[in-house]
Amino acid sequence: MVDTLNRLAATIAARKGADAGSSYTASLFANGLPKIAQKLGEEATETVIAAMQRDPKAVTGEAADLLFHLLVLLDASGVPLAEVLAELDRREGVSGLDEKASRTIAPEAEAAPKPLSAPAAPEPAPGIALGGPAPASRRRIRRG
Ligand SMILES: N=c1c2ncn([C@@H]3O[C@H](COP(=O)(O)OP(=O)(O)OP(=O)(O)O)[C@@H](O)[C@H]3O)c2ncn1[C@@H]1O[C@H](COP(=O)(O)O)[C@@H](O)[C@H]1O
Repeated sequence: MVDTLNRLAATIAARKGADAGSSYTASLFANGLPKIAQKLGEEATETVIAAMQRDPKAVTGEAADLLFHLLVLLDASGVPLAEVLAELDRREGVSGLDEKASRTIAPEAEAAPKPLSAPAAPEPAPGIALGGPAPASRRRIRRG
């Protein structure tokens, strides 16, 4: 699997500068990153549809299209496939549920008392709701 993806990534890198009239890969690069991203989204949608239609053969074909277009997007984004594979290796053995739970700050940290020197927050005027984003301590920490 990895060998196949590496070979395909190398083919894509070799074809991207080819004549767009004779290479589908080159035509994708010629149309730019937005079009590549759009095609990847279409292939993802087609894969989902095939799965929902309980059509394994169609899923196979659409998943192959999806992987091909993902590799094109990685190249167009300057991200080597090796980096994605290394990220997967790094995650190996880490439960997705545990990792997700670790993204949120523990409730006890949120409830910690404020330092005495902190200036008191002004009282909101009656009937006026405070807007704006949630405090940083309440926001989820996103990866990379
Ligand atoms: N693996 C692939 C591969 N998978 C899918 N595709 C193409 O991806 C396109 C996706 O098909 P769709 O029906 O979704 O899109 P479409 O209807 O053709 O296009 P739209 O008008 O809908 O945008 C088709 O043209 C497929 O042929 C691929 N094109 C190329 N490769 C590899 O890339 C190599 C180089 O190809 P060229 O760059 O074309 O020489 C090939 O030898 C293959 O190894």
